[in-house]
Amino acid sequence: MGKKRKASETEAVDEYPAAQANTSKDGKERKSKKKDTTEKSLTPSALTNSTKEKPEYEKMTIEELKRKPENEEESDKAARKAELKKRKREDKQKAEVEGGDSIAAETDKDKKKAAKLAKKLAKQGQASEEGKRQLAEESKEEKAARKEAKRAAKAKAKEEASANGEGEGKKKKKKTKGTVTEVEETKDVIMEDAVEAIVEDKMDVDSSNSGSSESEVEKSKTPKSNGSTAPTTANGTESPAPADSVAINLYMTTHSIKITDPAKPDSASCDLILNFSDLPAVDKSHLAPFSAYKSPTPIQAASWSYLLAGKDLIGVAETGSGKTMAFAYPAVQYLSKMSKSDRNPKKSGARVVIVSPTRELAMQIFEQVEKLTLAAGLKEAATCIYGGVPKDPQRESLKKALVIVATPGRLNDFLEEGAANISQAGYVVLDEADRMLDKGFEDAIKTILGATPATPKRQTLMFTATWPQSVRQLASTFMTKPVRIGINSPDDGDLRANTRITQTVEVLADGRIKEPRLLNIINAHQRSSPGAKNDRILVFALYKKEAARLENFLRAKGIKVGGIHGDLNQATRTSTLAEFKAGRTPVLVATDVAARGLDIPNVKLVINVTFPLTIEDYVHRIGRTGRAGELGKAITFFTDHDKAHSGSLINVLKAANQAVPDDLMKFGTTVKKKEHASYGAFYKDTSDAKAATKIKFDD
Ligand SMILES: Nc1ncnc2c1ncn2[C@@H]1O[C@H](COP(=O)(O)OP(=O)(O)OP(=O)(O)O)[C@@H](O)[C@H]1O
Repeated sequence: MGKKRKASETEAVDEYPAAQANTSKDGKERKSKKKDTTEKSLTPSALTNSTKEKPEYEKMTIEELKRKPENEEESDKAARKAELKKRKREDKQKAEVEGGDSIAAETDKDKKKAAKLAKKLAKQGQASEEGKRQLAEESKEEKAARKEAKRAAKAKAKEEASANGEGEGKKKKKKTKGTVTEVEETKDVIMEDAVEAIVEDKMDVDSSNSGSSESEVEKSKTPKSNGSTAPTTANGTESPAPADSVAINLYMTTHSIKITDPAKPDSASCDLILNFSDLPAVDKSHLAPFSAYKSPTPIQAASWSYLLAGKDLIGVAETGSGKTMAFAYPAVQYLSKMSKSDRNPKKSGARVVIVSPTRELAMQIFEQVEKLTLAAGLKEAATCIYGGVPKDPQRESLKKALVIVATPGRLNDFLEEGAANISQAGYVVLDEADRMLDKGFEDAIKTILGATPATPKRQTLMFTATWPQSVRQLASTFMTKPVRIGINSPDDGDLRANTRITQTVEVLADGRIKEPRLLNIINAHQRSSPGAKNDRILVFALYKKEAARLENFLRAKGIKVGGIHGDLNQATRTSTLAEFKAGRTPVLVATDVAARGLDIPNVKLVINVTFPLTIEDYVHRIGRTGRAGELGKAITFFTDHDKAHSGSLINVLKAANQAVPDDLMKFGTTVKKKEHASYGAFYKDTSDAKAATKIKFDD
């Protein structure tokens, strides 16, 4: 069947629910936290001496306040305790706002946990081959040198600490084989022990194969400061070292990260930012939007250094893994580093452009970007441009915009009429990049990129959860030597669904039983536990009319349901999505307009009533559940009409360790990898389809 997907048809608008918990950390609150917390020390004698002179509690350190002086009067004790309490409360608030201390503390715990896990995985032979290879490249000789350096540094640190009366835990540096080996505090020794155990395990297994060449060893162990792409902060100071190579190797092992940097093709070293506190920021207050999170997600950890260093990048990571912040944070730092005169939209236009395939997704990205721009003190710096709503307010907002988040159609309209100026936009992102490079959008994207500075003056980023071969060639024409980062993503174009989603495929002999079966599943879920009645359930249909029919059917059966598809006006779509997000309408029937990118909290179940046009869309649809580390469930009806997808679906199920029903196997395992500009490498082969009825794809 010939099905055409139009760029304009995939656009939709709706309101995205506001703000996560951290939005309460407004500028005002941050200001108060930014007060100088430097504590001047009082000598211990000042605490115990005079009972006549009142101690200056506000000048004391927390430690000094904790110490009870001899002969302390009751009134002094109360004042001291009150000051101590106040100070602790302030510190706690500060940590919450700046995401510093609490995140660092969590990170230490995490590191220990990760070390244990890595050791266990390595023993079970489950650690990724890439990580194990890198770890195994550490030669015995180097290991001995490192141990020696560690011992020497420890001894020196101890010596100095006893000489200075200081506690342990400062970083010491010692030259080893012409490189600088960083010796971290006790917590990192635990990490190193775990990594050594992995290396030893590997060497035991692989002893005949342990002779990596000297140069390979040097490369794999080169500390990040050596030839590193680590960014510097705007004020020119060197950024904090993201993490040492041991911690990086360990992280790569446990998170299955593959980084290909054409600038350093033979290098095994890379820069990861494992803690928010290590993230270069023009000002630490810019990190406030991260205060709700414990640590960067793998795609954030892996991509930030490269993006902050100005590299082009292709980031492929599973649905719901935090890709938005991965590209949005460096975008805002890029702006923050500019001089005020360069950051003048009236003079230079917008400096950052982020393009998304749907209106809802554009609005969602805008909300994340706005949190960052506000934290960076850039008021009204971002705007969201999408179709289906009046142009005037958008045209007005473009005059002040440094960041444009847009759907391609409306942005092109504004480019044509001269209302948008992106001629100096040096940071351009294609979110859902494979979709953006699909035929429906290809021309619009070419026009948009053509209006920005030519590469390499432009930094171009592409992010997605699916990266079919069919779009890679086209992508490369827009980029300069992009770094490729794949998280848990094979290089061969095979797809990986989010492994936290339990996928079930129900092969139905007759499509007519879809509706009663759908009702049955929804009822069963809503009755499964007292709270389940309010769980969000997202039902996908392929066509607008089908979505409307399903919505009416469910409503007639007493289900609180809403619908989103192209036949509905913007106002209805907006309110329907808002009701769904708020949980007032727990079931939403949607076409593929809601398949990509939408981040709706608490979607517990996705039901695919009709299989999508491509296997990539399947991965994105089910990716509306199981987000940000949560678990999710997806149920897919599969009928004879969908048999062309059986092979690719079986592969996706197997790759995520999901059960493959025998009935599905009967349809065959062949995957027809056809190159097709509109539908990717998995385009449905129509040559053996029955009658060629022209069907217009609506959303
Ligand atoms: N470091 C982090 N820790 C925890 N949660 C995070 C972190 N970064 C982002 N998130 C949250 O994870 C959720 C998913 O993020 P996001 O929408 O960016 O995912 P995505 O990878 O773009 O997904 P998709 O491929 O479906 O578009 C959001 O709710 C976001 O707030």
